[in-house]
Amino acid sequence: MPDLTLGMTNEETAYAKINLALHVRERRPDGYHRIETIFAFLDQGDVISVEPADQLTLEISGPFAKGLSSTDNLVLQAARRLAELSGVAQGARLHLDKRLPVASGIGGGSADAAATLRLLNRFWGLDHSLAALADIAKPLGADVPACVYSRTCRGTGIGQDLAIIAENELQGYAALLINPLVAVSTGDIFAAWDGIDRGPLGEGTVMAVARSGRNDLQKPAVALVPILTDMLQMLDGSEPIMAQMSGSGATCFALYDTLAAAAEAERHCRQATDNIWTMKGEFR
Ligand SMILES: C[C@](O)(CO)[C@H](O)COP(=O)(O)OP(=O)(O)OC[C@H]1O[C@@H](n2ccc(N)nc2=O)[C@H](O)[C@@H]1O
Ligand SMILES: Nc1ncnc2c1ncn2[C@@H]1O[C@H](COP(=O)(O)OP(=O)(O)OP(=O)(O)O)[C@@H](O)[C@H]1O
Repeated sequence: MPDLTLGMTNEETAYAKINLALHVRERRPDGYHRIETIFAFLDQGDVISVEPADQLTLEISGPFAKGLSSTDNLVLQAARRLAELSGVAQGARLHLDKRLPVASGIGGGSADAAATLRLLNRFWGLDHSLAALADIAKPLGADVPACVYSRTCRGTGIGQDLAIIAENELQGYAALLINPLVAVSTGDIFAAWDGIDRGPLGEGTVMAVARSGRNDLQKPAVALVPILTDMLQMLDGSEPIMAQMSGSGATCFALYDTLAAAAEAERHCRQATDNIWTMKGEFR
């Protein structure tokens, strides 16, 4: 795997996360759930940039900046944690271009925190490996270690025990993301899970595991956000390889053989309704 910490720019993409499958196995005594998931990452997302400064600060712009706090933001939480653990005395003037909808099941804040760790590791001249950054990321959220790698991987435990999958498995495939502009709380959706263990992920290629898999959070999310049924029907109508909800929702995804097919499906969805956010891309 190439070392993502090596790079020259003062910018980093917070890649959108997709759970190609998400099996919830058990509620643990601490309230978290044991899951089995396939994480995959689009080549699109939020963008974080940095300039030299004495203090740590954050400005937010972009289509989903509104309503996000710039003081307890996950970007600053990640920056403070990295500075503290690495004995960094300098600051950083951070900027977040918020392009992904907030609380939408595609990582969002988790991807931002992870991208901040990669960016500042470089900017402050630290030499943490990706594995070390993933470890540092653990307390920031269940999804943050996977977002540090931003590579297709299998996640177990609470989603933080990661096995990286061969890089080329999703090469050439594309995805369309569609969100009904309804924010969904991850904790609420896990709490509404029916407690039934429907079994582990399958074995085989990523595509085979994804196609034979499920998202166990889809049912509780549809109960809370009924318009998700329309989103999934719209995607099914575009004859994708598969369509499903990502994470705790409400973003749904569809997979295609080409980016052109994803673009065609996006046009159809946008003709059908204005009240959606969409993003298409290829896999990293
Ligand atoms: C649904 C997924 O996005 C799938 O990748 C993740 O499991 C959630 O990751 P996340 O948003 O980074 O989650 P966190 O911010 O750590 O947790 C938010 C809340 O979700 C619930 N939570 C999260 C992860 C997990 N394995 N079990 C849980 O029950 C907990 O109630 C927790 O308080
Ligand atoms: N940089 C950030 N971007 C988005 N949300 C943030 C950020 N920093 C803090 N938050 C808070 O985190 C909460 C969860 O948002 P986020 O977008 O990470 O959820 P999500 O898309 O459901 O993620 P996941 O797929 O990991 O469950 C939001 O309600 C928001 O208040």
